[in-house]
Amino acid sequence: MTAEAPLLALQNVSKSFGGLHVIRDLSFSVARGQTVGLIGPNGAGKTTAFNMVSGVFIPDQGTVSFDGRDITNMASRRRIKLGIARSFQNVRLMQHLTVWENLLVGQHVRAAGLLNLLTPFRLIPNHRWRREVVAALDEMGLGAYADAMVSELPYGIRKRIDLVRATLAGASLLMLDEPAAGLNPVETQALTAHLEALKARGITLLIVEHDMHFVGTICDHVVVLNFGSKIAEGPLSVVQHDSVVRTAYLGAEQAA
Ligand SMILES: Nc1ncnc2c1ncn2[C@@H]1O[C@H](COP(=O)(O)OP(=O)(O)OP(=O)(O)O)[C@@H](O)[C@H]1O
Repeated sequence: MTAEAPLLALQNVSKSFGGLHVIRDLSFSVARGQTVGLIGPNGAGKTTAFNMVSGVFIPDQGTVSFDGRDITNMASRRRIKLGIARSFQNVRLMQHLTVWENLLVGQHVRAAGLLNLLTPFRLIPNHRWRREVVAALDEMGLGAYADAMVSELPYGIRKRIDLVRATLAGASLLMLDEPAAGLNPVETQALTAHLEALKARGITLLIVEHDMHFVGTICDHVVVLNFGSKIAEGPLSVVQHDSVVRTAYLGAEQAA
């Protein structure tokens, strides 16, 4: 029996900016349903690797494949349609709109047909899209916020609403850039429960994160980068005892 193909695979990927080699011959894969943390010290190349999966950057060398398909040179928009969703470090919701309006904007843009695009969404309160959006909020215990203005909500709630936005279109891979940054312990716990619910739904997660406690709680597997190269991978509980990792990263943290 052959092992199932990974959902995401980077093979021998390199990227330079000017003369600076930011990613060097990087290979790793993410199995379907797995939660993988991409970790490493500041400037290790985590965000650059992440951006080559979402399509912000194209590698100089190597391939990125998703669901068995070569996406190395594919435009970001097409990657989103294939099921690659992303949440950003700074939540990108419109402050002057309500939660459901924010989520509806995404649905609205996806809708086919000029008439749909020209229909002001505030005029369609019982539209199927609103019902879908409210159901998605309810599923994550956020239904009470549907009519609240985003600007009035605590940061932790906004962050989770952004996750609802990112997964509304049925993503199979969700990429999170420092999801725990700026959250207090209670908010981090709520975020963890939210991500566990997404995992239970079969969504694969790729997470760039500095908070090692959070990584240890949520990730099945970590890939450690240093100076653009992979220096270790495996469960955090194993990797954190690796002497190369300790020197490069965890050692630096422990020394702090
Ligand atoms: N567009 C760019 N042009 C030039 N250099 C860049 C660019 N993007 C990143 N770099 C450089 O590449 C290196 C890796 O940056 P990257 O943001 O990928 O690291 P990181 O591991 O995500 O760091 P952090 O944890 O601090 O966010 C850094 O030296 C950075 O200055």
